[in-house]
Amino acid sequence: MTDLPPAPNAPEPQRLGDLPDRLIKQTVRYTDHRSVDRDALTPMMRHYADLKDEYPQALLLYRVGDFFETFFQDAITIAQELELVLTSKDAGKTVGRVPLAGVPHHAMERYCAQLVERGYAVAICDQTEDAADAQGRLVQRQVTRVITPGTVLEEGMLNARRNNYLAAVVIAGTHWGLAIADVSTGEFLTTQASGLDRLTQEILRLQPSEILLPTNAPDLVGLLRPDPRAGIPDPRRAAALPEALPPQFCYTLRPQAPFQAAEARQRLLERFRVRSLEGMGCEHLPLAVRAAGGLLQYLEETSERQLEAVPTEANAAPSPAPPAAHAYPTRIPLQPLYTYTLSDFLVIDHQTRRNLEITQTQRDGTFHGSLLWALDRTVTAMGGRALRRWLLQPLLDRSAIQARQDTIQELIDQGTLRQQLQQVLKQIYDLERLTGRAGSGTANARDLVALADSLGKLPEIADLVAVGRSPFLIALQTVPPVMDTLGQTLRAHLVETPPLYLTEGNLIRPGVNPQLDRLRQSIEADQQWIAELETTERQRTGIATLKVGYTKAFGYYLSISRAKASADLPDDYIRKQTLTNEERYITPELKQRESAIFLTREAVHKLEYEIFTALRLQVAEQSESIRQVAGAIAALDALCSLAEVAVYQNYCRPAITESRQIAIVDGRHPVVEQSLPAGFFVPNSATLGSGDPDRGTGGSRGTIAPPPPRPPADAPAPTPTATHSAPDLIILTGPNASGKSCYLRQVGLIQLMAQVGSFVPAAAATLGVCDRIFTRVGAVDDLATGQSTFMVEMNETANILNHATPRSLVLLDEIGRGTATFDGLSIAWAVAEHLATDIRARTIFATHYHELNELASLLSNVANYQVVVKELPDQIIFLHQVRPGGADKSYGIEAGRLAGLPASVIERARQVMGQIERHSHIAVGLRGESSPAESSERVPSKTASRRSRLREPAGQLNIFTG
Ligand SMILES: Nc1ncnc2c1ncn2[C@@H]1O[C@H](COP(=O)(O)OP(=O)(O)OP(=O)(O)O)[C@@H](O)[C@H]1O
Repeated sequence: MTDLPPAPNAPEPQRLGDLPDRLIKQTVRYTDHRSVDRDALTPMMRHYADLKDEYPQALLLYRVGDFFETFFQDAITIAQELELVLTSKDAGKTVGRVPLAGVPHHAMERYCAQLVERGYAVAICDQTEDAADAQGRLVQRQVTRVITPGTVLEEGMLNARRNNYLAAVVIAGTHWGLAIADVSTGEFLTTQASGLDRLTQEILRLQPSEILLPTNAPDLVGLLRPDPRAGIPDPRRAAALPEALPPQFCYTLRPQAPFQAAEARQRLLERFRVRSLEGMGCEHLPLAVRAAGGLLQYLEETSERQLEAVPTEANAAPSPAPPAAHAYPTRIPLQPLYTYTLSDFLVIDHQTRRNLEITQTQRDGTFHGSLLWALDRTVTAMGGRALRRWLLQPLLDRSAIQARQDTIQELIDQGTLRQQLQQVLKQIYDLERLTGRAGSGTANARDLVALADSLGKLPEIADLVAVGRSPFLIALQTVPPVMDTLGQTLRAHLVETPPLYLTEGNLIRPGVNPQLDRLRQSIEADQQWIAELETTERQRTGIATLKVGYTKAFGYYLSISRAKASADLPDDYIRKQTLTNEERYITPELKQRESAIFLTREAVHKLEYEIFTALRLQVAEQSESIRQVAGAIAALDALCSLAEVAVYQNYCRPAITESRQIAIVDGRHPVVEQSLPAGFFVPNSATLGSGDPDRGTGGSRGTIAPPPPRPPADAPAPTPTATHSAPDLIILTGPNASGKSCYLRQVGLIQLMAQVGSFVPAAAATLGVCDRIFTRVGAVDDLATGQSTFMVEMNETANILNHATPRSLVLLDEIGRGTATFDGLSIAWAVAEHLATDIRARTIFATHYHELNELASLLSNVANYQVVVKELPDQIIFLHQVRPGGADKSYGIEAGRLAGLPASVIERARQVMGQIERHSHIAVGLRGESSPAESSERVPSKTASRRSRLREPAGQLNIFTG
């Protein structure tokens, strides 16, 4: 918005909130602080404008009385974003009114949280002295905190059950480094890899709230907010961001220097006081070091307290609002940098994470209905975050998977132990974030009491797990002595329920500090003297109605009714105030006692604050040990949760092998099962892949193994055994809504859960460790990139074919539907063939192209399955049972009839289908009715060559005749 010439006789608006821009322009002259003559501004507005110059990338919230106000362009932004009334304020005689929007100071955190969530940085400028002390001059104010999406520490702005990551990226050609930190828990990780696609996937997995990116363009330094409206790519973003960086995140462009190798390395060495980065595992990973160094510099520059810049809680006025709530932390308590490797984990790309609905549903993005929803019975925030991380990053290492399984098994076998543990865990607060706040100097006394209470629970946990045999339980059997001591110290020092603010006393118990006790006794003595004053003065004056009163403005006084006031009063009575019915007096001694109380109280508050900060420092010094305990508690909680679900949902412990075998007996979809009434879900088995780790079955023709028959309900759980004849690729057909997608997803989810270490919804399962899970499920147009449904589908398919290995699990739900039937079928055929023969990935391919069933007769490692239905004269009953064999019939027209298409249309559709079936070369070819003369040149050459390798002379396949 540009500034306008003065509008003569512009009406003065009361509210501009609902008015369009045009009207705003008529009533305010300036909407941009940069274009106003600073000398013409009122002193406060000048201060605001100067500060705004210092924080151009942030919305500046400026404390005025009980409000945080914004002016100029920021006022318009926050009015729009927060749906606030936009009004105006006089900014100087010749300047006139400028836009104003404000929020009450007590609601600031809530509004701030909304702004930060939408990708804004917010600078909070608070009053640093009591307005009364200013005596006519401008009240002192300073920016006490700049909050960006990735540097939030404030409890109320964080989601307790997920990490809040700040990331930094350095790209060099196709190589990249990525560092991440959660400043609220202190986690600090870095990695380096090649392949920009993997960078995109890693960012999508982490979902950072803010990503730092070094840039050479000085004018671009700043914050790029994600555009929630998407669809219309922002050219500024497009120019600044490399293609590998997904646009839906918030990016902060940074100068290059801190990301240079030497500077970054030096900064890390200094921060962690080490001589080499060897111990952190990244000495030889320059890009990982550059990313981590650049991230650290950003935190140091923007989020850590500049010593001279900001008042501390101690010297700041306690009112009107405690500055501690929004003051810079002294130091972000980062844990030592940890280097991780992408290849340690099962790769689940973003598409698959969405399709399998791991943390949110695909349709409306809700938690309810996701896998995490179905499995999360954690009782602590730390456990909730851990479980979420586990689901997003399943393991590859068999022994690590089995270690989790062993603990779950123990917690299942010992149900009482599990329940007792959960009861104690419930009483443990968020140790990770409490420690984070203590380390950053932003924890209040309630935080430390919560920490002490939580540490006090550790011995109970240790007692309970004393019988444990698995590594996770053994880790908690001894409470580190420092934790014990720290808990006791905190409890001994802090009162049970301290106030929220740190500068108003009542934090420290009596008996802790002799000086504090003396000061308190002196206050008590003075207060006692005042309490007795009424009696002594009544005796002295003989006025039985004399009272002692107190007001904030006058302090203590002696009150005598007007009628009695005329009587002879002692000489030391000094009249202070006359009211209608009473006279108020003070005496020199009363005033002396009063000021003694005030002064001593101030000293008490200061001393209490000092004792408190010393305690907080002690906690910060132990943050590393506390975090280790917190990690163990989080893991225990997550494992209890998985054990709990396993018990109540009747899951089994899968055998994890190094083979390629996937053998699931009576598997269920963990989410759909929980959404249906008990017993309604129809279990289905699945068998895929050979037991041989190095060899697929694609080279030889074998018998196709049907899924094992369902055992009777009371039969012992069967143990699936390795079979060398299981197909690599299953073509799954069946009518609409019969359960194909559900089956596909349940196989993927069972594999994923198994690699998390969880038990799985099945009667029995043997699962070889997968390297990647791919899914392709019905796409929608990607408006943001202007891609059609078909192009999205082809891109996803290309990604799968380019990256899948024999150890991957590929789940394809329809391919080729977004184009002409022949094109679609041809592509679907070729893709299935490529997966089965060239890649030999374990694949389930759900399709409505029944023609694909022919593949099974050509390739020995392909099998047909169908989801069966029962046909009655006027309806279809969905049995949801997966059985061997291809569906010989499609039910699309029947589905249309059930959906209410007019009878004439249904009848016509049947006629058309009959004609197509009679004349289509595809149908004719698949029925093997083509003439020998046509055959030889019509066989797709690849299939022909495969056939010569894979099988004896086969029926002709003429799907490519026009
Ligand atoms: N094994 C099952 N037991 C009970 N209900 C099931 C089962 N499988 C699927 N369903 C139910 O059937 C509904 C349809 O299933 P699904 O979406 O998997 O069908 P589909 O065959 O993939 O359909 P379409 O071909 O139209 O995509 C699901 O929402 C679920 O409620």
